[in-house]
Amino acid sequence: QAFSASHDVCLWGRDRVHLGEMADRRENLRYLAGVRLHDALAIEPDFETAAHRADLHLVVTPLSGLRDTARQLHRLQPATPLLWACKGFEAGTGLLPHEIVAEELGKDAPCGVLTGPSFAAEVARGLPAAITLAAHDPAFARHWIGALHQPRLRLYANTDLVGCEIGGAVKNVMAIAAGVSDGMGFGLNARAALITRGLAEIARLAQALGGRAETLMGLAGMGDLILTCTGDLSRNRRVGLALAAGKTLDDILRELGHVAEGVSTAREVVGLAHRHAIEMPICEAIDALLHHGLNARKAVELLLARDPRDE
Ligand SMILES: NC(=O)c1ccc[n+]([C@@H]2O[C@H](COP(=O)([O-])OP(=O)(O)OC[C@H]3O[C@@H](n4cnc5c(N)ncnc54)[C@H](O)[C@@H]3O)[C@@H](O)[C@H]2O)c1
Ligand SMILES: O=P(O)(O)OC[C@H](O)CO
Repeated sequence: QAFSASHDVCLWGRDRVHLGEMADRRENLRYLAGVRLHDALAIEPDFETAAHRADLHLVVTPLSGLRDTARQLHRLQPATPLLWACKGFEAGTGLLPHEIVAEELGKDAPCGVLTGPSFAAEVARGLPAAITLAAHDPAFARHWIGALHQPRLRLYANTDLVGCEIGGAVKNVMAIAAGVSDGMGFGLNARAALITRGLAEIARLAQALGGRAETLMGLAGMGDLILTCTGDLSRNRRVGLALAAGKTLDDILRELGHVAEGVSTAREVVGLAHRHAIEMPICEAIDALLHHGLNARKAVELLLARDPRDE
């Protein structure tokens, strides 16, 4: 009941049993235990009914579900605006979320991304947060900010989708790195260095792909990077902590029970960095650790052994 009911919100999910349990208990025990669902939240197990009811579609699946969900929504309601909260690069294609949506809906579709520092567990409890709504069309961003902005969930507009989405994607890889560093006891100085050099890597990639450097100084860049690298609510950071403790990735992901987008994003970021000849040593070390058998200590040693360079 943290927020006032200024909108009728209808929640659809693919697991009917889970939806039924939420409707009965008015609580999402699996993902948000302890938070009472707002009385005005309708729970709808039928996808078509939910899609037809809405003036705005908001997709909050893992990134791997965005393409299919956007396609189905567009087939049913082609004119309904779409927002998404998914962060990452599509596995295999290396596409950002807005590029996936453009392929499915066309490049002039009314759409945008919600991103920035926002642990769901805190937002759901009504704790204050500030995030970014980025869309190519500034009038679209202003309109939906007007509808969604609240004192406890402040929305800021941006038109730099590339910068905002790269910030949201690559911070997850950096959070795994920060978890590894903290888990190995390297201390606060090392973590501050990782965050700062991580931001430099993120900005290099964003600029190479057409994003603006200043976007990375804002909520979708530095804001989300700081949150995810330092906050133990982060699933990506927890993956790093568990790797440092010697667990295998398969075991970690099984126990986590949630998506940790940095795991697949690391592979795509390294591919993009190679294609664009950009140095991204932290992402390369994390990709090698996650996907190529490098152990955590060796990954950190490789980063520390790099030649000196200008900042
Ligand atoms: N949890 C957060 O604090 C948070 C905050 C901001 C952004 N995000 C981003 O939002 C996205 C979702 O994160 P989450 O925390 O909700 O993940 P989660 O793993 O906790 O939950 C994902 C939900 O999506 C469902 N799902 C998975 N694949 C699906 C598909 N193909 N079609 C339909 N439903 C599917 C799952 O059943 C589950 O209910 C991620 O990209 C994440 O980076 C998460
Ligand atoms: O739990 P994480 O690491 O997926 O982070 C969640 C959000 O992206 C934080 O803004």
